[in-house]
This record gives sequence, C-alpha cells and structure tokens, in this order.
Amino acid sequence: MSDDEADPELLELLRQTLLGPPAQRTDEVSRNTGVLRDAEYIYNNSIDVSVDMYGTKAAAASIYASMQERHYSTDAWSEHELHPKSQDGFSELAIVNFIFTMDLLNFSFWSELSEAQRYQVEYRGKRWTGYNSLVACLRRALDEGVPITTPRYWRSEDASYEVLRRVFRSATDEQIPLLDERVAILKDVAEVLHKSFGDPVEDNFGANDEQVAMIIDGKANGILVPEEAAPDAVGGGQQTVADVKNIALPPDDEPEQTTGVAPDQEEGRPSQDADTQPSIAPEAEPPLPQLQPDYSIARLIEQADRSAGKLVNLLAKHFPAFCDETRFDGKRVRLLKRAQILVADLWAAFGGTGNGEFNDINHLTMFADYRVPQMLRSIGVISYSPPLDYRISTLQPIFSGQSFEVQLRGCSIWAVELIRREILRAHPDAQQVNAVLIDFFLYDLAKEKEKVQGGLATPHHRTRSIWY
Ligand SMILES: Nc1nc2c(c(CN[C@H]3C=C[C@H](O)[C@@H]3O)cn2[C@@H]2O[C@H](COP(=O)(O)O)[C@@H](O)[C@H]2O)c(=O)[nH]1
Repeated sequence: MSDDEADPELLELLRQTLLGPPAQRTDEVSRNTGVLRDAEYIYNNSIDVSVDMYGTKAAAASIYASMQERHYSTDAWSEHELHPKSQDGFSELAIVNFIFTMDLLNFSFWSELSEAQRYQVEYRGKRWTGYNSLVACLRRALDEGVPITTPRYWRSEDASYEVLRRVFRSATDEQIPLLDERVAILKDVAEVLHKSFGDPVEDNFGANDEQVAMIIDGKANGILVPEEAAPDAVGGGQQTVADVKNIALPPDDEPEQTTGVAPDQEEGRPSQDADTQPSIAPEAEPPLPQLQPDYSIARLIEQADRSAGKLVNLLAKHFPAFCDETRFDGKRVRLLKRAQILVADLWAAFGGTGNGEFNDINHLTMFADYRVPQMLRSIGVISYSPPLDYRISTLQPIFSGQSFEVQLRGCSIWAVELIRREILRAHPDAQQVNAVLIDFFLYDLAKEKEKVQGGLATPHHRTRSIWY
C-alpha cells in the first residue's frame, strides 16, 4: 500500500466511531422496496384475480408497437397541459415541491355521478376531472397567490380549513372526495418535514440577511422566540418576524392576501402578481417578508442518494400518509402506490436528471390505483372470478384492505411486470421500457378511451381510499 492510500482498517475504525458498529446502523434505509416480491406473493395466492398468459403476450406486443409508433417516452409527462414546467416559470425547486404536494394528495377522484354533476374544477376556461382536477386545483391556487405547494405554509395558521376548502373548491355541487383527510395529511406531513428536514433559518418566514445573520449567531432577540416561549405561535412554536413586529395579517376570510406572498416568489419564480402585493403607506410597517423557499422536500430527496427504491422507503418510513401497506393471507404486503408514483413523476419531470436522477428507476413497479387495473382487465390481461366480477360490474364498494382489493392491486402490479418481461424477451434492445413507462402509457390510454368512447368496457373497482 502506498503512503498516500488510506489505511482501510483505520477507515473502518473511523467509520465505526462515527456511525457505530455495522450492526447498529439500523437507520440505513434499504434500496429494496419489497413491492414486486409482495405482488408476486399476492398473485401466487390469489383466487379471484388471474393473469392471462395469452392476454399478457398480446398486450406486450401491442403496447410495445404503440409506444414505438408514438415515440412514447417520459416527455409525455411534460406535455401534460397542467404539469409544472420551467417554461411556465417554475424553478426546479418549485417543480419538486409541486410534484410532492400533488402525489401526496393523488388519490380517490372517482364519482358515482354523471360527467356533468361529478366533482370538477374550473381552471383556464376548462372543466377538469379525476387526477387532472387535483393538478388544476394546485395550479389555480398558485395563480391566486396561495402557496399551496410550500410545506411551511401548510403548517401556518394561514392555511386554515376554509382556505384549503377553497383551494379544492368544485364547479359543481359535488366536493372533492375525502377533503378532511387531504387537509389532515397536509398538516401531518408538514410537521414531519419541518422537524426532520426543515431548517430554522429558512423557517423564519423570510427575515432579511442581517436578521438571518443574527439568527445564525444566536443573537436573535425577539426575531425568533424559542419554542418553549411561544408554543402556539405561527410556524409551529417559533414566532416569526411578522409576529414580533406585530404586522397585522389580514383576516382568514381573505386567503389570497394573508401571506402577502406571491407564491412564485417563494420559490424563485418571477412574480406574476407583484402588483397584488399589499400596498403599504410609507409610515406603516414594511410588507411581509417574502416566504423563504422551502427546501425540506429537496433535503428528503437528497437523503435517497439517487436511489428510487431508497426514496420510496424514506417516504414510507417518515410519512404514514405514504405507507401504503396492508395484510394478505396473514402476511404484511407493501404496495406503496403514491410513494412510487411520486418518484416516477420526479424522474419523468426532470428527464432523469437533477432531482429526477435515479440509478435504479427500473426497481419501481406499476402504481396500484383503480384506473390501470381497469385498463388491464379491458385488454384481457387480468380476469376476475364470478363473485368479484359481479361485485365490480354492479358498482358495489370494495373496501380498502379487503382480499378482493389486495388481489386486484397486487395482481395488477405483477401483470405489468410480466408485460415488461415479455417486451424485453421479444425486444432485448428495449431497455428503456420499464414498469413506470408501461404504467404511464396504460393510464394515458385509459384516459384516451374515456375521452373517445366515454369509458372502458368494465367499470373500475370502487374503493374510497387515501392510498390510491
Ligand atoms: N397507475 C397510475 N395511476 C395514476 C396515474 C395518474 C396520472 N399520472 C400522470 C403522469 C404520467 C402520466 O402520463 C399521467 O399524465 C393518476 N393516477 C391515479 O389514477 C386515479 C385517477 O384516475 P382518473 O380518475 O381517471 O383521473 C387516481 O388513483 C390517481 O392516483 C398514472 O400515471 N398511473
């Protein structure tokens, strides 16, 4: 060993001193989600859902041919009219925070009402339904000056139930399903992001540089009151510059102005509504400081060391709202639908670079929702037992965690894996075809069929759930 090479034994001793002996490094998060293993277990033990081998082979051939014909790729993600993109003025941080917010709430949009009566969102002169209604709500809120994609905002008193209800307001009499659950999820997740991934300096709601310097140097008398002194103040226990300087915040019933923040400014986008900043008479207090960018989600992504599997496991570990697991035949099984689609959306939005760069993206599986299983059934890939077929075709509810539901979700994940394997068997050079791309393709195909023929041959299963 040459003089300038580090002594491996010394390195190991240093590592053990800093991190503890290997056995104690239990906080290491695995890169393996276990979802595909559990999907195969569910498939091998299912009696109400089966995967048809001929249907799978035929589907693989037609999906691959169609993908080739359309040059289908992750570019489709940014071609979606409402998905945030840099050309719309979104910074990379703004896109990261938007995708996290979107996939945190990306569940349960189905309705028993007609197209005209179901929950729908008015935005940019159009009516948006389903998943698109959620994206429209977030875009509309940002346009209206509500920083709905900033976790620090979710914790603040500005984000009252009334303000959030308005964010998700409907253009029809039907409101968004599970609104209370969505509000609770935002509040709970914001606390975890603040405690585990937040930064006290960022969380001072935008003091100026000299005040930030005082905070860092610990001379912040009156700028940031320690938690114990103001347990219930805005910002979860720390008073902000606004509180200390008693700058009156407009009452809650004017949600658009309460933060005095142009949402785009909070995340570095050029302000589109600078003229809506509250006008302050010269003798009055200066306007509310701009909400500091919120890097808590970016820090969470950084911890995953560019591993998709690790990021999915981090999401499930830190946030109950992402921990999509259940029991089947006495065994705990992981499906992790929204955690996986969040990582997939980051990968697609950034084209596999920056915050979307993952060295194991192919580890992700299909996202077990209610739309893609319906599509798989309609193209003959999966089929149902008579009791399950009757339940679905008569639009009866199937409950979260019920065996029918777990079989539908697990077998759909496994079916997409078999389609992926068949495509690679027939086209060994098609390395870019992974479960994510097949899933996105099947979802988009389902939406196209819905537009053209008013829906798919068989209905989707009715489970009202925060998991998908
Ligand atoms: N498996 C899977 N499930 C997906 C999506 C998407 C949208 N992904 C975008 C990203 C790339 C694609 O190109 C899409 O533009 C939403 N969903 C789920 O569907 C349900 C909503 O259905 P509907 O009510 O009909 O809109 C709900 O559970 C929602 O979570 C997907 O891609 N895969």
